[in-house]
Amino acid sequence: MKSRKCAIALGSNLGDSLTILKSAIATLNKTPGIAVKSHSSWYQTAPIGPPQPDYINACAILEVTLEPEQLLLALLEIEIKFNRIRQEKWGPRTLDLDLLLYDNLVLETSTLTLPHPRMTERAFVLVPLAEIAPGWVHPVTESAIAQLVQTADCSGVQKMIL
Ligand SMILES: Nc1ncnc2c1ncn2[C@@H]1O[C@H](COP(=O)(O)O)[C@@H](O)[C@H]1O
Ligand SMILES: Nc1nc2c(c(=O)[nH]1)N=C(COP(=O)(O)OP(=O)(O)O)CN2
Repeated sequence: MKSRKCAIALGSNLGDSLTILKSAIATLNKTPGIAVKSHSSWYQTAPIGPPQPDYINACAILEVTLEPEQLLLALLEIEIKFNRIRQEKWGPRTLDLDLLLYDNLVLETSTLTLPHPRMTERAFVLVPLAEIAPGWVHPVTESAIAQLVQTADCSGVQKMIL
């Protein structure tokens, strides 16, 4: 299969989040059909949803030779490997991997929506994504990520100094 460019979001707010996120990037890069081309800085972000600890969030650009559903399955398997347990909606988690963009594909199935339906309203996604892919045009809004981030409230998103 021809290789495709994708963007994913990573998040964690349970356990040793920074170590988990770095290991998840390494695991992604070792997964057949996935090459990690770049990742953003790490950001400490205020939680959206029920009261819970702050998150660490980041985004990564992948080159994949997997179909969208295969890629989603690979992401879900990596979440499980890092002990992701699904409890309350938007609750704390060791690892969340969301597929944001798969080339310029627009798709809605029972298991996968592309682009990710809530990415345009989330500063914890747009800020790291704008760092690594400012010119990527969101195929539904037809705005570049650099434009979308300007309309987001970024007050809860802080680049981590390590
Ligand atoms: N674009 C998507 N990325 C990740 N997961 C998606 C996407 N579109 C639909 N889904 C479904 O959502 C659940 C995962 O929920 P989370 O709470 O975000 O982990 C997954 O089972 C997908 O089928
Ligand atoms: N700061 C911050 N807040 C959050 C975060 C996150 O990563 N960072 N993820 C959430 C839930 O994401 P989930 O993937 O479960 O929900 P979705 O299906 O709406 O993406 C809920 N709130």
